[in-house]
Amino acid sequence: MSVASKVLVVDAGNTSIKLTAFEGDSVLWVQRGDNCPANTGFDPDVIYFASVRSKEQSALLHADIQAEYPHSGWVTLASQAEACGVYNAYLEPERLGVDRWLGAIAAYYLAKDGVVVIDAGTAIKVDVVNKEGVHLGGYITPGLGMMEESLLSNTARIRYDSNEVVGGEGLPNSTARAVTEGCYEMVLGFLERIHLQYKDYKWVATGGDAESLLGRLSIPVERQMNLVAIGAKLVGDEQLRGNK
Ligand SMILES: Nc1ncnc2c1ncn2[C@@H]1O[C@H](COP(=O)(O)OP(=O)(O)O)[C@@H](O)[C@H]1O
Ligand SMILES: CC(C)(COP(=O)(O)O)[C@@H](O)C(=O)NCCC(=O)O
Ligand SMILES: [K+]
Repeated sequence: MSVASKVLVVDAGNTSIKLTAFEGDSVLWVQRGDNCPANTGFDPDVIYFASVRSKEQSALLHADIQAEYPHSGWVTLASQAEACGVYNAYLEPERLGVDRWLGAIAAYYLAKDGVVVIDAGTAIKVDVVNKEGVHLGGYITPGLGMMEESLLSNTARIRYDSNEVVGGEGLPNSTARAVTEGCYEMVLGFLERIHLQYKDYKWVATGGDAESLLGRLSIPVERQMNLVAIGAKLVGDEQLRGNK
């Protein structure tokens, strides 16, 4: 049951900002961009704000958004030791990325079982929550774009045009394929190793690169592109109800 009927969730990742408008528990729309979009025509009762950016950048974003929605309440979400029946694995719970925290909470809420969460964004995160709601921990690796960028910016001869990045059969036989498919293989191998340990868990994926990754993965994974926003809604509502 929602405590506020109209909620705007702002999820600021290191690459993009996702805005998700809720009416009750239903998602009305999602907008993704690199700053706070104006004139959405939505007048939220409250804004739930989750940012993994620096304190300074988050404060600037907070000011921009509050100026856009001057009459809306505000709740800044942060990782905690426990929320919505999920228990944080970190000894310093506030150091777990809030996107990871909210994704884990939403995944457990949806799965009602042990669940592995893949979030493929600027970085790729994998988090595991057991069927009792205990967050067991997880991994962080560079995202696909970051891997490719690190090769381009740290070598003299890894250079190719985007039109050279084409699908192909067999082992890569061009620089473009060697790099792009090499980065994919690293992530896919990483995920398949985790699956060997957690094959009886449900698997869910989110993040801007999830779609392109999962097409290549032999593991059955549910896509939930609104996972972090759903987690923000659950935690924000719990905080407004005064349970936290
Ligand atoms: N419209 C888009 N804008 C930006 N990145 C996008 C978009 N669609 C897909 N992507 C991919 O998603 C990645 C960013 O995913 P996202 O989950 O938004 O990252 P973060 O949460 O770290 O900001 C980018 O590296 C890019 O490859
Ligand atoms: C790993 C992250 C940078 C991922 O952020 P994103 O890819 O969404 O931009 C973020 O979860 C973060 O800042 N984590 C803090 C360190 C940790 O989770 O241990
Ligand atoms: K993110």
